[in-house]
Amino acid sequence: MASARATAPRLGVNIDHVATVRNARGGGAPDPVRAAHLAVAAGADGITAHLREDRRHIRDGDIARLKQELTVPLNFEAGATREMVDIALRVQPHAICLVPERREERTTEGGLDIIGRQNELRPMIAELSAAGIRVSLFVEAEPAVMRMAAELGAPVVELHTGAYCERHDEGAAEAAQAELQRIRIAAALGRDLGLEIHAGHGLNFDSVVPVARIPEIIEFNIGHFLVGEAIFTGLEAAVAHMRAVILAARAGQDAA
Ligand SMILES: CC(=O)[C@@H](O)[C@H](O)COP(=O)(O)O
Ligand SMILES: NCC(=O)COP(=O)(O)O
Repeated sequence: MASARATAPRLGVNIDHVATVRNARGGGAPDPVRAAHLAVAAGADGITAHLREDRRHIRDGDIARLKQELTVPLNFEAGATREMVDIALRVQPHAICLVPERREERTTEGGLDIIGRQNELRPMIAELSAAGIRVSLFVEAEPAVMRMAAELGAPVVELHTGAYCERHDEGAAEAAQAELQRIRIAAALGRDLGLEIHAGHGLNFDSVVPVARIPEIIEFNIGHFLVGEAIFTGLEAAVAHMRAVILAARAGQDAA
C-alpha cells in the first residue's frame, strides 16, 4: 500500500552548488555526495545533479558515486547531446532530465526548445526510454510545448519556474501572478495529455508555496537556494523545512 509520503509531492534536491564550492579550491570538500546523503536523511525523495558539458560543478566521478551510493532515485540532468546520452546509457540513472545549455550562461536561462529540436530529440528520447531511463524534458510552461512533449513520447516534463521566481523575488506581484498562471495552465494541460509534471529552478521557501498548491505538480527540484540556506542553518534543516513548506502548501496550511 502506498505510504502517505507516496501521495505527497516529491522533493528532489539538486546538489550542483555544493560542487561549485568544492571546485572553488580544487579539493574534495565539501563533498556533493555527502550532501546528497544528508539531504536524503532530511527527507529528500530524490537527488538531482547536473553534469554540464563544461563540468563547472558536478563532475563525472560525482555522478558515478551518486549512482553507486544513493538509496533514492538519481535524476541526472544534462544537455541533449550524444555525449550525455552515452553517459546516461553507461551510468543508468533512474531518470534523465534534458535541459538547454550554453557554456556562456551563468545558470539555466529557459526551457529546452523541444519544438525546434524535435527531430533530434525524438530518437534520443526513444533510445533512453528503451534503456529503462525515465526521460524528463525541462521546458517552458506553454501549451504547444506540452503537446510536443507528449508527441515526442517523453513521460515527464519539468516546468521552468525561473521567470516566475525572478518576478516573485523582485516583488513584481502582477508579473509573478501572470507567470504562475502560465504554469497552472501548462500543468493542467500536460496532465491531461498524460505527462507527469515536475517543476524547478529558482524556488525558495516563499516562492515555492503558490507553485506547491498546483495539484498536477508531483515533483519539485530545488537546489541553489537550499545550498545557500545550508550555509546558515545546515543542509538537513533547510531540506526538512522546504519539504514541510511544500507539504503544508499542498495541504492548504501555512507551515510552522
Ligand atoms: C535546469 C535547472 O534549472 C537546474 O537544475 C540547472 O542545474 C541549473 O544550472 P546550474 O545548476 O548550473 O545553475
Ligand atoms: N531543475 C531545477 C533544479 O534541479 C534546481 O534548480 P535550482 O533550485 O538550483 O535553481
